[in-house]
Formats: sequence, C-alpha cells, structure tokens
Amino acid sequence: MTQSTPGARFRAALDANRPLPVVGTINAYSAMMAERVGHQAIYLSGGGVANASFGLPDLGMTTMNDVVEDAHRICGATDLPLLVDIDTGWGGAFNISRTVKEMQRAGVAAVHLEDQVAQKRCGHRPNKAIVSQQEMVDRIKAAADARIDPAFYLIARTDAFQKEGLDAAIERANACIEAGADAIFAEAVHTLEDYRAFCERVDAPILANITEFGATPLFSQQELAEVGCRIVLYPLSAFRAMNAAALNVYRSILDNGHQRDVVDQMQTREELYDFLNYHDFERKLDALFAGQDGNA
Ligand SMILES: C[C@](O)(C(=O)O)[C@H](CC(=O)O)C(=O)O
Ligand SMILES: [Mg+2]
Repeated sequence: MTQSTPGARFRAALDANRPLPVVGTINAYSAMMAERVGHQAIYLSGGGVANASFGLPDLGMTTMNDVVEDAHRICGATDLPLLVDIDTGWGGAFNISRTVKEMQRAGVAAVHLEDQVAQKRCGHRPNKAIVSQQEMVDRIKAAADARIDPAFYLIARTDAFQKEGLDAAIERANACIEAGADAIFAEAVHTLEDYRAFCERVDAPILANITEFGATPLFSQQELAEVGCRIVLYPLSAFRAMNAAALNVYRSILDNGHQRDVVDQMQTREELYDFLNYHDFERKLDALFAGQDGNA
C-alpha cells in the first residue's frame, strides 16, 4: 500500500499526464488488468454499475450503497486512484454529503457529480432535464464541504450543453468551480471547438468523455490535448468489448455444442493467475501450512 491518499494519487497522475486517460474498470479484476498494463487512473461508471451489476438501464435506478459497494471492491484490489460516477449524488445536500464521505471511506480518489434531475438519463441520450444553476451550485457546495481528505478530487459534470448551449454550460461550469469543484466534466459536447471554448473560458481542468456510440466523436488524446483538455474518459470501452466477446462465446457454445472455436479468444488460465498473483498466494499457503495434514 502506498502512503499517499487516493485523492493525492489522482492529483499526481493528473500532473504527470497531459491529458490523463482514465479507463473504465467494471470490476476489481478489470482494475487489476488496467493497473498492470500501466494505466494511472481508473473509473467506475454509473451506467456500468446499473448495467453490469443490476441488469438495469442508466436511468437513476441504482442507489449510493450499490455504487459504494462496487467502488469498495475495486479500491481493495488496486492502488490506482479511482474516479467514481455519483450521478446526481442521490438526494439533497445531506445525502450528497454522505455520498462523498462514504466514497472516501471506500477508498475512492475522485467523484463526478452532475446537474441532471434525479430521474437522470445517460448523458448522450435526448431529452435530458437539468436542475437550475443555483441548485447545482448548492450540490457542489455540499460535496466540496464533505471532503475528509483535502486532496479528494471533485469534478462537476454539466449536462447543460444539450438544452442550453455552450455559453450557458460554460457559465454553469464557472459557477461550479467557484462553489468548490476542482474540475469540469463537459458532457456530450460535439466538437473540438466546443472543448476549446470550455478550456479557454473555465480556469480549471476539463474532462472529455469519449464514450463510444454517443454524441461526441472519438477524438484522440492528442487532439483533445491540443485544445486544452486535461482528462480523457473511456467509461465503458472495455465493458462493451467484454460484452461482445461474451455474447460470441455464448452463441458459439449454443450453436456448436462445444467451445473449441472460441478458446483462442479467451484469456488463458496462466494469464488469469498472473494478473491475480495466484502463485504468490499458493506459495504463502504452502509456507503457512507446511507439514499440516491435507495442506503440506
Ligand atoms: C459516463 C457515463 O455517465 C457513465 O455512466 O459511464 C455515461 C457513459 C455512457 O452512457 O456512454 C454518460 O456519458 O452518461
Ligand atoms: Mg453516468
């Protein structure tokens, strides 16, 4: 275990990378793989918790406890700083405060809190509704005030671009920074020029959500860095790929009566054990129980 706090590790990763890529890790094992290949920050998607852990759409149907539980499991498996999607914070000021504290107790480094109404939608769907700027500012104040660790990183997400346009979204973003947010998640903007406007007119890091099949083209990190974006999020990329792979396996077993056609698409037992440090555990077991019946 490293000595620094999760929030401090997130800030260090942000300082060291321009931009910082943050990849979605749907569970603890995914987080371990992301860490092993060299990622420096990871993400737990709200949509991902709803879809993967509950088989539900991303429509505000999961609770704080649902997301804290998944976050806690991931934090237990990696030292990487975890950014968590806390949707609308699940209630009023006291609820938001509790959410932010519980996330810190779970080992989370950073959260993003959004300005949609409680019955929220995915940010890339039509007909989103947002709360007033004042209500969003109050949400951010409650979250900022709930920092246990002063380095805990608070990102304000605004979904205002879709309905109110660029200027209103930027005004909101600035109000959120003034209220204590560290950075802005500019949701579902369409062009690099939109990102440039956010970066130039908001004095805080801007996060670009480069989610697939949404409203934002798949800009590269280089393109986003050139207009000033500091964090690039890939919330569900690995999850989508895992789902397609799993579906292929289910179909192949059903169609063929065996799995031989898809074995070459699978991670091997050896690779799995390597990511899990399985053999270290086994050696410890052998050392601890050497000489005892059944374990020696
Ligand atoms: C980032 C997001 O909030 C999430 O829950 O992962 C989603 C991602 C998606 O639906 O592709 C969002 O952008 O609303
Ligand atoms: Mg979400």
